[in-house]
Amino acid sequence: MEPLTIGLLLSVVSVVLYMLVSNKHAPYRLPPGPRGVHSLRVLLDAMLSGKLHLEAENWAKQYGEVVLCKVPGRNIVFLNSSRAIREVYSSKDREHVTNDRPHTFSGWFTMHRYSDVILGSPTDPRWTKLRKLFHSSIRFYGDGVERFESTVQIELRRLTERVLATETVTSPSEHAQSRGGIVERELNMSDLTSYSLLCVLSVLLTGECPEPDADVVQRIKKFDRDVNILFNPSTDGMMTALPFLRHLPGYYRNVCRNVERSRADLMDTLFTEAKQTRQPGQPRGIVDVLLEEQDKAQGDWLTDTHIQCVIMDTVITAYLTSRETLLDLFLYLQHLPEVTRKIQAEVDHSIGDRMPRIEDKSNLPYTEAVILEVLRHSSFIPLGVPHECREAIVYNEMTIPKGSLLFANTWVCHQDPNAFEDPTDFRPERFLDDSGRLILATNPLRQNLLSFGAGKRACPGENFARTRVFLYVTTLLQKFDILPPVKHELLPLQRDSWDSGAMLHLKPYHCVLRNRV
Ligand code: HEM
Repeated sequence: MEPLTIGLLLSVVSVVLYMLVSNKHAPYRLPPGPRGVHSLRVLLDAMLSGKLHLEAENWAKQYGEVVLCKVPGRNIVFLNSSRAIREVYSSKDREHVTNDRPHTFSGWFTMHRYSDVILGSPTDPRWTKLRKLFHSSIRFYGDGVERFESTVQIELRRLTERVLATETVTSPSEHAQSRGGIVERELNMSDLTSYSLLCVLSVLLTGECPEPDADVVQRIKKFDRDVNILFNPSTDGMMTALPFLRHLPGYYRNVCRNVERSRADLMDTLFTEAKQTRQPGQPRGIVDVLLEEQDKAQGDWLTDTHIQCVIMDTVITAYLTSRETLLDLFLYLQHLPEVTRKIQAEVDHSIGDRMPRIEDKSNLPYTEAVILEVLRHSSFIPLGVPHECREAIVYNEMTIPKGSLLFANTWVCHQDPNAFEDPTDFRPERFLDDSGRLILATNPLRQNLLSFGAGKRACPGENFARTRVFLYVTTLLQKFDILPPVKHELLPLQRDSWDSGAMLHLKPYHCVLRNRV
């Protein structure tokens, strides 16, 4: 054979071989989704109104399980089924590239260039250590630890006393009335819950329970409010795209200045004071535990900035999320008195008059199921916390391009009739088996519930959060009926009417707490 023919043949074979091999990585189609200028405008409107989750719901209906929205310089991908979220975030061949966080203005600005756990990146070697430290500091007071239980119990006793004393604290003619010998009072549930959770948070962090007018209470509330504004996807999205806005007079500069100020005030109280007054070897709370770790690390990696960022993470996660879960739950109970009665029946039967304890959880499966159903039905973190895809991945014959922003659309997944029968119904029983026991976390139905995320970045505070909510609900329902307000408006259960910020939240509301007889 002629050398030229041999050369040609070899070239053809090489090309064919290359095509065969490279076919494995052939560029599959992009996920479907809105394209063009119009969709860009819709996306911008949705972000500005803080209702991105509602637009993402429309797109899920239109385009299906995975939706890609193209914006200049960025692909935004919505994962609209539990299967897609699990496969993308936690399957062995994808998890190493899908668990980064995107670089956002709020993380850069608030968390000192992503020096925290929530917004930091696994590519930073210090992040893994920081995450481990966060886990161990939660365990310091965490689930099952007596100290955590007694901290919450002490606060719950105080909370109960505050409720019982309300008639003398507020104007009796306005808020307290006696009907047929049964004492009931109409209370601002949002204030009541906020202060109580702040007390627990403060004890966890510093070992001290503050008075309602203490500096630390006001400072945490202010930090919470300011951060919630900056972390709102619309503000954050705008600042990420146009970071110079922080220097121009106007709304965005004020938002940044407020966050800066409230962060400094918070750190004065929670960090600097703790550092000055601590006794090494005798940790009073999480801040001291972190400072002890800093001593051990001997300047190696754990800086003051890291500790301050972990404190901010704890404030954001341990206060905001639990408050929302409790307020959502108490609102559902006002609408669904039969659910209240069933929880009370369980409490009366298994606990009686003594203080509820963590170990009671296993004997109150219905109450546990109600907490799960509230998380499912409300989906108050509707798009999870965004991830970023470090490399292109293939899912279901679709390519999710490198650098895509990933949103776990639990707002849609939790209403998927293929995952949850009659999803719009509030039905805690779906999480119980035929014998009335709570189905295991490994049960396929529970696997569809993704309120705490999935994979490597899944929430490390799940047990902590659910346990605390359990103790609050059982203690309050042991003593009180929770009824709709008489003098104020009863908020509707319509989830899409809730306000959005860093997460969806209910407007402040009142309800009636009636002493049980
Ligand atoms: C009902 C209450 C809570 C809900 C619904 C919730 C939900 C979530 C979600 C959706 C994520 C993001 C998961 C992902 O990126 O895939 C997350 C992350 C996180 N949560 Fe929670 N959370 C709650 C309570 C808590 C509590 C009480 C703590 C701590 C005491 C906590 C600590 C964290 C941390 C540190 C992360 C970041 C983990 C990482 O990026 O690696 N959370 N949470």
